[in-house]
Amino acid sequence: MQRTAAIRLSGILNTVSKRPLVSNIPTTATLFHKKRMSSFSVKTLGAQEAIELDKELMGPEGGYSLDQLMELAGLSVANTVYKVHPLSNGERILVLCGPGNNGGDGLVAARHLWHYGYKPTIYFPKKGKNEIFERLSTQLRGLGVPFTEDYEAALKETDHIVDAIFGFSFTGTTIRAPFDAVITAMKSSKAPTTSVDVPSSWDVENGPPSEGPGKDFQPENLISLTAPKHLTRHFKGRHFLGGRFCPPYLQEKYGLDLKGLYQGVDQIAELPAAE
Ligand SMILES: NC(=O)C1=CN([C@@H]2O[C@H](COP(=O)(O)OP(=O)(O)OC[C@H]3O[C@@H](n4cnc5c(N)ncnc54)[C@H](O)[C@@H]3O)[C@@H](O)[C@H]2O)[C@@H](O)CC1
Ligand SMILES: [K+]
Repeated sequence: MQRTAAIRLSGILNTVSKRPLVSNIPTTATLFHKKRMSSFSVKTLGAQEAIELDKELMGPEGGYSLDQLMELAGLSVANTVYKVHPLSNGERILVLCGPGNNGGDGLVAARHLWHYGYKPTIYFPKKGKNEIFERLSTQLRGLGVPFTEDYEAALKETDHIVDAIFGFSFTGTTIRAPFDAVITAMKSSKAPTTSVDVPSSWDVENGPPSEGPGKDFQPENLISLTAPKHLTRHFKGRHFLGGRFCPPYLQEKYGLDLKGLYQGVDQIAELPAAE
């Protein structure tokens, strides 16, 4: 079976409930945009493609640093939380961070969320090797953001969860400690969850596991970064795309066509559920 399922954006004008994508005045530009959006599709990527695209962005031709990409990814995550969980829904946000760059996105998001008026708490048991994680942690400590070791208590006392445990480099069917227990606890929490790039424990290509801690884990929201991965075909909640930095030559190389998707200064775009 070909693994390039596309997420059709037909009907997106109806599915974006909070804000119309176009103004009510039917100018030529808005009519063009309307036509464009009604036939829009975003290709999904496999695990290897996602890893390669990431490398190319940070390679000699891409020219990005990890700091830059993580900053933009984390900003997209924070903006998604702001959209799905406005401050009036409760200001306590628990950010569960894994040992890789997905965890780094969570740390960046926590800092932006603090500046938006939320009260983030971090659970970050294993720091990544890159010194960026230490710097991001220092920035958070400077804001007085707490780092907890008791994720079970924190899960009971939060209004929203950001799942930044694993991203597109998650492999295998067994989850190593301590994240196996964290995923079990996150799944049973009453607080709604926004997953970063990948619902943690899901296979990047095949989606939710049929057994283990991640069985039946369906977060309420997902923010895919740069491009949705194949797993999004199994995702049932609100789905956003962020990471507004992919240059046209890389979009073309990976079969992505993101032209016209992001509106104005938005860092995220809501996508309809996969067909
Ligand atoms: N191109 C993009 O769009 C960008 C991607 N970023 C983020 O980077 C993520 C990918 O980051 P990484 O490649 O660092 O990896 P991940 O953050 O996906 O996770 C890798 C870590 O998880 C561990 N791990 C993998 N499988 C495991 C298992 N079964 N049990 C326990 N631990 C396991 C690995 O040992 C490694 O420490 C993306 O998903 C995204 O969130 C951003 O930071 C930058 C921009
Ligand atoms: K995640």
